[in-house]
Amino acid sequence: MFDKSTWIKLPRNVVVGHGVIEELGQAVAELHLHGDPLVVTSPTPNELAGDRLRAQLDDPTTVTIESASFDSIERVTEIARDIDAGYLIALGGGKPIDIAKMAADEIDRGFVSVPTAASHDGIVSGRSSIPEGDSRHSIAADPPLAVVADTEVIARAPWELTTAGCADIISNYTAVQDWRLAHRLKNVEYSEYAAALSEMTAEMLVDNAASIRPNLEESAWIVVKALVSSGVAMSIAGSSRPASGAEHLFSHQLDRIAPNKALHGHQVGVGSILTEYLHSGDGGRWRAIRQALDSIDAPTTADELGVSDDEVLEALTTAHEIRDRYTILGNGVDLDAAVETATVTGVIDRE
Ligand SMILES: NC(=O)C1=CN([C@@H]2O[C@H](COP(=O)(O)OP(=O)(O)OC[C@H]3O[C@@H](n4cnc5c(N)ncnc54)[C@H](O)[C@@H]3O)[C@@H](O)[C@H]2O)C=CC1
Ligand SMILES: O=C(CO)COP(=O)(O)O
Ligand SMILES: [Zn+2]
Repeated sequence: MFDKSTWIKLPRNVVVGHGVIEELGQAVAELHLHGDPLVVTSPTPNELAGDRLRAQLDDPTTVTIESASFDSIERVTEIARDIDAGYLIALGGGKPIDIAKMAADEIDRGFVSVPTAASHDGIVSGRSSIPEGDSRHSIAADPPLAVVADTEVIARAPWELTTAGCADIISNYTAVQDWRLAHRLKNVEYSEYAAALSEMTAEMLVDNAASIRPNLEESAWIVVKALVSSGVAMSIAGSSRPASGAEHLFSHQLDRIAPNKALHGHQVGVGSILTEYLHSGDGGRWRAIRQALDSIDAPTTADELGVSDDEVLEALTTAHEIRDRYTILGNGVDLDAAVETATVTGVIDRE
């Protein structure tokens, strides 16, 4: 008997382009939501685009968060309940978007994502990453009902946020390899559609790398489109597998060992160089990944990440402990193998 079934949750309206923040009202109206919105933002995005966003709505309540934390989720949830919000609108980078995503989930409402930076694929996906103490919780929620990404606003964000978003996409190469490995070895559920979309997204970004330069609005366009595509791959898979493998475990572990030193996307990019080498050895495409990262100004070494060689080695040898997700790290990489991997790829310099 055929007994498979699947639920694919996707944003309904995705609006990307120059000045499209002015189309937010229309994008929301088409969703036929009930009740008033609560706008969740952080200080700089609020200053940059808050008034333009609010001008299209009927004087909505705004809450400004300073940090991504469970306290912020609780605060936003309480305010949303107090005003009986019909839906939430997140305006900003990854922090307000993650908080709105979690709070919306908590009160069983939808949310709309209005990213002002393209720093990682969480701006369009159904996943949140909330720091707590020296660790970080990766939590599944629903993706946004709509995404309104104004490339004029995003192009003005600090350049390193855009290069981090690019590196998060480039890391899809190794994430998919880990997923296939886990499927073959551990019978992990796998979607060829999601894997192909995720790989193609990385491929297209790398093919367009020459157009990804500071102060070019086209860069924001290319990166946002890739982040949307990566978010769709995760929605099809029903997990972050197409976009998160061993390179993400390495980054999550680095967050514990060396907190707040580098951006998520930059860490997963370096992780991808290392795990590609573990997958395929010297003949593999680790040089192509390093070259792609380098060409868009993303870090390729421990030094450029601002972490020490020892911190890289500790993260690489302990990353498998983080989460029950089978990858090329297996049940752990030996220190000698980690030193060899990080030295050959030039991530650390042991001369
Ligand atoms: N949901 C997920 O899958 C993931 C979530 N995360 C989470 O995302 C957060 C990090 O994301 P970020 O976007 O770096 O954080 P963020 O929201 O703090 O933004 C970074 C900085 O850029 C500024 N900014 C944003 N847009 C700007 C613009 N247009 N012009 C000038 N400045 C602008 C913000 O004010 C802030 O200072 C962390 O909390 C992390 O845990 C990280 C990876 C994946
Ligand atoms: O960052 C992500 C994908 O790029 C989300 O992955 P996690 O499931 O590892 O948090
Ligand atoms: Zn990521």
